[in-house]
Amino acid sequence: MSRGPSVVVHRDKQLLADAAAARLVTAIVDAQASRGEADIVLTGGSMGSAILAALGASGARDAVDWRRLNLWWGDERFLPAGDPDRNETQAREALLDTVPLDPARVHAIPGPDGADGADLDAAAARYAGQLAAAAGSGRGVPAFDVVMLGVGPDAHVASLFPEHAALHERERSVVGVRGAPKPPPTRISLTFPALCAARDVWFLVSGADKASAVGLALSGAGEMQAPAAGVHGTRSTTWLLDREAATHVPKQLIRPASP
Ligand SMILES: O=C1O[C@H](COP(=O)(O)O)[C@@H](O)[C@H](O)[C@H]1O
Repeated sequence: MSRGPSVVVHRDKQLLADAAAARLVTAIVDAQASRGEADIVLTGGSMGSAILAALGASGARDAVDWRRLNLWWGDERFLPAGDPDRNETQAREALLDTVPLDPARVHAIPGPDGADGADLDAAAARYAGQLAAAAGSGRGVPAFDVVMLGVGPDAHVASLFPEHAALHERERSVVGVRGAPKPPPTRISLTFPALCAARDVWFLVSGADKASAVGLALSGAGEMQAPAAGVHGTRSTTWLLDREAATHVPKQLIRPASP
């Protein structure tokens, strides 16, 4: 049973990225040691690239067995492979192209140049099928070790935006998203039930422009208003923040981590 969220505050964005990268190495190594592989869900956005770049710059990257790592994405902008605005492209540039991953374990979300062409819903269903196939045993998604999530200034996570229809989805693990307020408007996202299947959920947030969203999500707002409030790990939910992003967090939740 998951406890309430914990909040860890680092001095600045770089220290947050470095500390999160260290956590990620530990999580991957522990999962690989205990069950032979690790399943990690990556986030896009500014912190998604920052943590991967920090991991790449760390000597601890050599502790990871990259060939036994399964990578998934929490959301994707519906753009063709190689587009600089795709979360996948940014992750590849930040780290993935520089480590010896097994390509069959890197599960990018399809774009309009994929097998389903411009059919957004078919592409979303295809990704749901990949997740279910990897999960086995009739489960919809694998037992993710860690889901990482950036948070937008409107408190969106993955491509789950405030008041959007996708927030009501309780059956499917993946949905097409149209009319997103942040460009591009067409996206594919994991849903609340899929994200909440993770053992550990980490929110990674830096910057003063996110402070209100973080405060809202941690102050009892509903998930329709603040989608970040709707994602919890089965074991833990951790908010990893820099000081600028933490200014509206209820004081009793804060655990400072950096001098
Ligand atoms: O568009 C997206 O935005 C969120 C937040 O990104 P940020 O740059 O404001 O940190 C991100 O988590 C999501 O994956 C991405 O598609």
